[in-house]
Amino acid sequence: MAAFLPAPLLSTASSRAHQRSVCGRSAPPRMTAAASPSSGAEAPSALPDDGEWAIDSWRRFPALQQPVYPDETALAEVEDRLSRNPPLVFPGETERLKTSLAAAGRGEAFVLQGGDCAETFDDFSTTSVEATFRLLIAQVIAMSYLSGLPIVKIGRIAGQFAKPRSALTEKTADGQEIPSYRGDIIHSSDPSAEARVPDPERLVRAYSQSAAALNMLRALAKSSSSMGDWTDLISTLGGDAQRDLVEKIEDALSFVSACGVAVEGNAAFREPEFYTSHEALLLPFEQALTRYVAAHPSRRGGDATASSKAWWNTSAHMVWVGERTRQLDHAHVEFLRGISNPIGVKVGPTTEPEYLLQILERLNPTNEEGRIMVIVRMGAEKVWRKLPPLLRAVTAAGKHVVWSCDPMHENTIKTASGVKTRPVDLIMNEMNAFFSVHAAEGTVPGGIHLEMTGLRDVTECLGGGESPVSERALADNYQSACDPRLNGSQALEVAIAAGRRLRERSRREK
Ligand SMILES: O=C[C@H](O)[C@H](O)COP(=O)(O)O
Ligand SMILES: C=C(OP(=O)(O)O)C(=O)O
Repeated sequence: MAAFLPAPLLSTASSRAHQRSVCGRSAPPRMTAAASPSSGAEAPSALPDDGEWAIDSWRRFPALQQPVYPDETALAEVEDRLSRNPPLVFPGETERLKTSLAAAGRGEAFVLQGGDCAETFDDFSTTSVEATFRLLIAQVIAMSYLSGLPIVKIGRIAGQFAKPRSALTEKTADGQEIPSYRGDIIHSSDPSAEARVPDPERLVRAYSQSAAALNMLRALAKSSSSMGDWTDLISTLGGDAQRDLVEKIEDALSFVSACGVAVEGNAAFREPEFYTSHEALLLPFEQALTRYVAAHPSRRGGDATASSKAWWNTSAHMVWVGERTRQLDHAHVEFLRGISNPIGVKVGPTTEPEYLLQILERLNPTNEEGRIMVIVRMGAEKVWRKLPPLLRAVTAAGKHVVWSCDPMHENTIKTASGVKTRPVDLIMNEMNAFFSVHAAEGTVPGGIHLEMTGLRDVTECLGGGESPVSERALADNYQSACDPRLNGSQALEVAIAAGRRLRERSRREK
């Protein structure tokens, strides 16, 4: 526990305030030792030589998609407060995730990462957390049955609050131009200029909500539901279309228990490992939650040796860098290269092989397995053409990565009436193309990444098998604060389709 206690803060709010980089303006002056925040006892001094990483070295680089706080002193005070708070997740857990991701990279496991596009303060409730957790477990059970593989469960939850946007401003219903909504950790989604002023106290609220969500997720993971509950949930979400699958899972369970194996008592079912993730977008928040600690502090009360310590971001087990902020010489890549967590890198259709190799080298110079997940989001059409050169380059360079498919972000369309939506057909097409391209190239599909909600009756994405959402029905229950999510039934359908593709793959390999 002692290893998580931070050293007394060295920073002064006023000296830090003028040095912050905002919205891609030119890089601020380098911080001085006295001005740099410290996040852990005996942490290396936060005063790097040029090119050396430190917890705050990102502040020397242009940082895109960052809010401009009207009161920088208030922000610095909040950062200091957060840097003294307990971690949200523990590095020992994060290290276990890396081991599982390494297995996914080798084809011995598969990753399901999913959850809200943007968590909000208003929609936070027992129901919302439980719905996402239960959906993920139902998907995992169907996918494990179909694929025969362990499925690594990562929620976009307990921290997915900051949103990058394409436009600086948006129009209100009455035609006023106001700053675009960038997530509840920054400001309110209310459509007024006043509501959109960034408020640093929201970082504290996001931290507290994440802690409460994690508390609930840990409790849910420990208080096992019976297998019957999970197959019931698959039936409820999947309807008639999945009846056959549910029967097969139930038959398999009866067979296993007739053989004397107690599935219910098995640790994998009793306490499923569940990990959290979000986009590491709001860098002051991510820095404040980063600690110089050992992944496995000594249980005998002594401190871990300095050599076993490293920088861990404790805001989530895994964080990713988004399509809009992954420039090699910018702040986000600089921050991420120094932390020990697994890192996701979103790659869109314009990504060139040379760039991908460069960012892999920058973020993972030792080529550690399980460290990097490349999250491909190219669109149903482009993935056929754009993914193969990336797969070939990474294979030829011998780089370890987990290839994941995000079939959501490049398949967004607007209806004639201006509603942002995503057709389930396109999502399925991109995912199927992802599996087919891997099969053709002899590479390993390692995961899928979905924006989804466990709430069954949400109407944000078009189509879906069992009870398709029509364009007209989008207005019935559209709740997302940013991008459209798959509802519970649609998300289960996509997961089952992925499970089937994995099964084909393992049959081919036998
Ligand atoms: O979730 C991802 C992005 O924040 C989102 O797609 C941005 O949407 P925009 O293009 O409407 O700004
Ligand atoms: C912003 C996101 O994605 P991307 O960076 O791929 O657009 C996201 O996943 O929330």
